Amino acid sequence: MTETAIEAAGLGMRFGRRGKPALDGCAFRIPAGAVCAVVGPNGAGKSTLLSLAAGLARPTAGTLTVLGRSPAEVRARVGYVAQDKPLHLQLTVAETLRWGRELNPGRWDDEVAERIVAEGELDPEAKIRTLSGGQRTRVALALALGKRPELLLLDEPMADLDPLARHQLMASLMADAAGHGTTVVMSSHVVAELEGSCDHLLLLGAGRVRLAGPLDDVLAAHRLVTGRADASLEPHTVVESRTTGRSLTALVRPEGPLDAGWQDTAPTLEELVLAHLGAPQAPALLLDDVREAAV
Ligand SMILES: Nc1ncnc2c1ncn2[C@@H]1O[C@H](COP(=O)(O)OP(=O)(O)OP(=O)(O)O)[C@@H](O)[C@H]1O
Repeated sequence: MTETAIEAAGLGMRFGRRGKPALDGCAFRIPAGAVCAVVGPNGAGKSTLLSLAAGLARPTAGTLTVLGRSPAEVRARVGYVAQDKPLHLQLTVAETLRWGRELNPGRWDDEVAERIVAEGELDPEAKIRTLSGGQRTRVALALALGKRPELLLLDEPMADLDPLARHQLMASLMADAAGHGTTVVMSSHVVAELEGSCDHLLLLGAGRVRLAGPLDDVLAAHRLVTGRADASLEPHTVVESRTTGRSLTALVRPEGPLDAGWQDTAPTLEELVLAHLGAPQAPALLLDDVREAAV
């Protein structure tokens, strides 16, 4: 078995006594070196999961191990960019990077931090409070990468970047992660930006794991089929289906060969995610080698 970056068993998180838990009975394993997309609708528990992995809070049920230890024990080896990207507003860009270097003695990588900032043409003497949202994101990413983490946790990192900056920063990030064998776990609503860079998938819905495993395996377990609306899809598992006139399109998990009447193609990541977002009751598929049921 490959080494494990993050492993959850029966993981639950409840804020307060009332209401639904933010995470409930989650079991999954993300291998070391993976680039894992964490997707799911608003309120699914993505940020909660990332903040638990960053050691900022403790789960109220189950276990979560990061790099084989409790999250709080490995904080120095983990980079985390939260959704709101907290930075000291009164510091300049250069002072922020110096602060990163002082906080991470023996680990800090000046070259990568300065390159990320330089690629955005940021003035090192500019105060953080004068930067745009996207420019602050760049500084937060430079801080997280400069720490030279073994695991990088990114909560919707690209949300406020323009398309070109997003494309360029993503490419930089992925090249750096691949070069250093960094595990990246990244939540995003922009599935298109994950396509081509992720090799592992974790789809959450209402605090539970709906899909988990190597992306190729998860994709290969599904087919997008089109056929006559009155044809049967038995015995296959139908994740989501739509009827337009006499024709039916469905995302299915085949339980054997499909009848010749169906035309089928491999779904893209976006088609897979959209279908699951539209079908929150679809049965979960857990292809990580965790034995514990998450449903
Ligand atoms: N500090 C908190 N106190 C109380 N409830 C919280 C807290 N943080 C999150 N929650 C609740 O936990 C659930 C999961 O929230 P979370 O932010 O993890 O979802 P998310 O998948 O990241 O959503 P989004 O896509 O909107 O960012 C939501 O119902 C949210 O209201």
